[in-house]
Amino acid sequence: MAFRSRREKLRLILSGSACIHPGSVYDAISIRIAEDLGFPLGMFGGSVASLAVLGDPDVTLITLTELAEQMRRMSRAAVLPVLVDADHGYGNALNVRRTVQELETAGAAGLTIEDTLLPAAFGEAKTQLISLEEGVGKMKAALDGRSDPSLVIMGRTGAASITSIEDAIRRAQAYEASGVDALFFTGIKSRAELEAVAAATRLPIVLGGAPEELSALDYLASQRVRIALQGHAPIAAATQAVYETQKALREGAAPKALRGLASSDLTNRVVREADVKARGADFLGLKK
Ligand SMILES: O=C([O-])CC(=O)C(=O)O
Ligand SMILES: [Mg+2]
Repeated sequence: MAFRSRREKLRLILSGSACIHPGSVYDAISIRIAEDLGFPLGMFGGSVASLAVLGDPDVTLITLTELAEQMRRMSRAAVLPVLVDADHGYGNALNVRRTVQELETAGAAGLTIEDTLLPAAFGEAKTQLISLEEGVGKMKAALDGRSDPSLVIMGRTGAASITSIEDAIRRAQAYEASGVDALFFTGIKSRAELEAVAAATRLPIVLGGAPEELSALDYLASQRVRIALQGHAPIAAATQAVYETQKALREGAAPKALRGLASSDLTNRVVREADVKARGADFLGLKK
């Protein structure tokens, strides 16, 4: 299986004793940069998928086909293992099963299925949760959809910030019992909450965003947190850079006067120029 070694690397992170920060990735360039900088894992968030593919906010307008295609582009561009935020699995449990098949084929190392009701329900400004029973059905369908057993499937709950920490624990225990490989929590606000979650469960924990109190990696590792997300600053930085550059040009700046552009060294590294040159020599009769 071509992607197995990527998945084994993610499994090693989960079975290890350290907590790591993944690099936020969303396209071929960002994954290559994250890989070159030595990140052990890429995180492909649903929010950045929506931004990169549609230029939209995170309101579940992106389709499974679009998400999987973007993942496929990243899988081609780099070998860095990627954890994909597969949102609610793009429908009911049957859609979840299909989502797992598509993301597995696209080369994801792992994916999360969450228990929020998406897209947002009519007339509801606040995020809702699906029932625990429906959540468990989604986890079971996700596991059933996997054909490479090394693909990592995580159960994700947003209950901590929607209902209560007790509900988050109840859901996490049920997802754990369904056989998922790890538990992903959003909305955990304090050490006391994390400690309650860690004491009540056994699987490796992933934290999607956390307050200052939950930022020390050693402490997080002691509570079985193996992956701690840090948001998606790279795409925000890229947006700012494109804005500044287009604004300067629009206002008449000369291209040579622009600041903050990638050097040719960096661009050459990102496009794997040396490899392309070597292939030109090998296959096109060009000079090395
Ligand atoms: O998974 C993450 O990185 C957090 C999240 O839900 C998103 O960005 O859509
Ligand atoms: Mg998301």
